[in-house]
Amino acid sequence: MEGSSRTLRLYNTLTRTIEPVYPLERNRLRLYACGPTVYTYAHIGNFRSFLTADLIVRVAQALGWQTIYVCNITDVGHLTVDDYADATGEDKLERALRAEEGRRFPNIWDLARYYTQAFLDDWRALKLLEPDVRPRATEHIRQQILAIEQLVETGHAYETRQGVYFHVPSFPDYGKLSGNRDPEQLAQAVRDVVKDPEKRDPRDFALWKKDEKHLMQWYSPWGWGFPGWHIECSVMSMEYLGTTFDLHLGGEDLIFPHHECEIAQAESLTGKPLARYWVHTRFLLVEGEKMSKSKGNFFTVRELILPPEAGGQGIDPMALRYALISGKYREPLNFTRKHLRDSVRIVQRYQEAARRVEAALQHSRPGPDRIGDRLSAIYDKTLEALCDDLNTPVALAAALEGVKLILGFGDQLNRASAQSARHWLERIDALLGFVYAPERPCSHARREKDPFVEKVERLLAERDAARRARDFARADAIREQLQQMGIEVMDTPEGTRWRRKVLV
Ligand SMILES: Nc1ncnc2c1ncn2[C@@H]1O[C@H](COP(=O)(O)OP(=O)(O)OP(=O)(O)O)[C@@H](O)[C@H]1O
Ligand SMILES: [Zn+2]
Repeated sequence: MEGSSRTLRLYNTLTRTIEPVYPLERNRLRLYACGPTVYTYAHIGNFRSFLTADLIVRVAQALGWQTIYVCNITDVGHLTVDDYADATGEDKLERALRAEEGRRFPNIWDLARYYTQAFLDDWRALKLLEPDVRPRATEHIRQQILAIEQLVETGHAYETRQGVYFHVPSFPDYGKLSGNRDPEQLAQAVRDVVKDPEKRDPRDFALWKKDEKHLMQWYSPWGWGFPGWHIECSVMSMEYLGTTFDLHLGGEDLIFPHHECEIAQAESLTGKPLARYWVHTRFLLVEGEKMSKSKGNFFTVRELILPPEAGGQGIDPMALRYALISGKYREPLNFTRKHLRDSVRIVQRYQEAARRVEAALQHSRPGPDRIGDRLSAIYDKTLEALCDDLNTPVALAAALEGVKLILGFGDQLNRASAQSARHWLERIDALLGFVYAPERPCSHARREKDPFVEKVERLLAERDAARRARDFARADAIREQLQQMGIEVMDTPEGTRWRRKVLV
């Protein structure tokens, strides 16, 4: 088993220290990442958080562990003011539906379905690994109701005319994750927003909201209504991973209230710790501010990666992936155009190395492997950096040395060295995920082949034909057309190559 003597070390928000991760079950890591609320397109900040989970799964697999990875879809609209434990405000899905004014979606279910699919498209485009389970909140309402009933029966929750609340004083450990322990402060956090005078404690948060007008509603022992946001994750994580599992992940804004409330509910139900390690990704920032759907200062994956003719910026999705993992997950990352441009260039070097390796394998030049040992040491260094609390800057710098080594051979790679180089590129790709384009690239148009790529390939074939017929005016015109589409054409001894130009 490769590298099994290594230990993955991660910062645990619960203990506020970097700890070695020992899975509860030997060599099998069970993890849950809080998924998106599907009321609009996810932005690249959201994906920064999902990429942390993705890298952890990849590292775990490189260590020879099995993984059971769950990432949910929040398709019940939770409320707009969710910085508070007991959220209020407008339902995010309902607000999005109203804003559409019936142009695209006839009802709230269609809206949630559409953005769920859009999210999955983006996920695949950035080559995130598929979770083993992707539970949807709307498909687990019964389990949520049962959990709430049990909390009421055991005195951890109570009903009012407006809903059912978790009673915070019934769980003395409330605050252990976020450090928010001071009751005065916690009360302050909800004072302005809570409208239910029957709540027993200002810190109490909703498990069920009674609402006969809510567009998504279910029948419960407390009448028509819908569940609170926090209960869905407690219930779905335990359903698929057991009452105690290894890692629970999310962005830093989820520490409080979401994860704090998840712990209170789950641990009151089972008397056991919910997750052993809590891992939080710091924000992706734009001009120093959190990139956020609600602030509107965001980039979606699709607007960056779609071709210019479809209104996008034509960025290679693998370069976007690179940009998003290039900062340490535990430090805020400022997203800039320069940063993206640099990532495009680096990923192009990987792609160039992969092309040269494939060309060398065609030529079968004889000779001993002159590169394998050095690449293997570089792989170990890369994995070691990732094991060190996902130190991606160090890991990426190490891996780049390997690319330089391959490129340094120019056209002189012999077959044995090329085989080692290909093996290395594949292992680095398994670890970091940006070397090769996804096998099933997402077209965002529900087709297997990206229509833009199809068009580029057709034009290149026409250009080749024109050149063969010595119709250089036509060949130049096609090159010009490709250029306007953001495509750079390179004529090399191995044939015509193309790449997307950076348009930012
Ligand atoms: N700027 C960001 N950088 C990193 N992670 C983020 C960022 N914004 C949200 N996240 C994380 O993305 C995941 C999905 O979040 P969700 O869909 O609930 O977004 P949100 O927080 O509702 O949207 P908003 O961006 O308006 O705050 C969560 O783990 C959340 O913490
Ligand atoms: Zn969650």
